[in-house]
Amino acid sequence: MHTAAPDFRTGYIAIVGRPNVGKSTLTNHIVGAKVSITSRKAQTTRHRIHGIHTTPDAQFIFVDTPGFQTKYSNALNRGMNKTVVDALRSTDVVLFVLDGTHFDARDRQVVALLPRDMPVILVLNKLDLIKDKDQLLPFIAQMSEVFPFAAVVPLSACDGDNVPGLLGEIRKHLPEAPPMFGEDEITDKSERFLAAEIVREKVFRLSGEEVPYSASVIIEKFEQEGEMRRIFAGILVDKPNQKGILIGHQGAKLKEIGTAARLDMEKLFGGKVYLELWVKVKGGWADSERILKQLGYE
Ligand SMILES: Nc1nc2c(ncn2[C@@H]2O[C@H](COP(=O)(O)OP(=O)(O)OP(=O)(O)O)[C@@H](O)[C@H]2O)c(=O)[nH]1
Repeated sequence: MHTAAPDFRTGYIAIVGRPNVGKSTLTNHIVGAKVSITSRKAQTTRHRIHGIHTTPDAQFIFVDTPGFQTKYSNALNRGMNKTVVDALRSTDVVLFVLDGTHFDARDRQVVALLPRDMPVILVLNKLDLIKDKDQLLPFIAQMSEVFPFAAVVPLSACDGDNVPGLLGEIRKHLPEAPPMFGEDEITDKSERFLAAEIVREKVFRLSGEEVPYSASVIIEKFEQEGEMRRIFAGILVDKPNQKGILIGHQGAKLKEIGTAARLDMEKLFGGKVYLELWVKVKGGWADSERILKQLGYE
């Protein structure tokens, strides 16, 4: 860890926005390809850390806000949204991302959840797709009527255009504090853990509202031979109908989940991955000590 400058700033940042506006692309651009980065220290805080970006004068800690759902508003998601709102409150800055100058009902639902007593920066992403840049100013004026944003930053997460401008804007709102994490702490979760997280993420992302957030993933076997990894993972669900949904017609859904997870793993681990998935209905999972152990609740 380097010696911190006297005006060094460190803080937590949450990124919110409806699906497809480019939240993942933006985070990945800033923090690199690493996902679900959690150190021992991070587990003692209330945040799940997605990635960390450290510069000579600041440390930006991006936290996960899983389940910021606007697509469905059933009771489960209302519960999730409350958790998310609480998580937002305990960060230092919130980034609210829009797809260029598009602002529709789904974006408005996210705005309704934004905390009003902390800095929220409006990010207008996909700047490269905005042909007529003249529409930016009137749009920004219009958005400032919708919410008291601390700043508005147009950028392109894809090519990185004006991402440094965003970091400068975020830094203004971070508290003066030495870095919390050293570079060496950034990936102290095992590949086994990361593999389970990736499968879990694909299950949520690709299976829709029928499979609730209680689905969990266990890695039965993780073998490595040179650069090749062989991973056998089980997805545990509550009900038989959820098992059916996850498997899909002739196994199509499970295949889709497996392919998406495998591609992410290959990118993250930097080598070929053979991934085998199976789905199992939990038999009242609290009664199985073995399962609890594998889930890490020892
Ligand atoms: N042209 C352009 N496309 C972008 C930009 N940023 C993201 N995209 C594309 O927009 C799509 C959605 O990006 P994601 O980063 O997956 O969006 P997201 O908000 O994380 O979506 P969810 O994870 O579903 O909530 C992808 O196809 C990206 O390649 C950008 O700056 N310019």
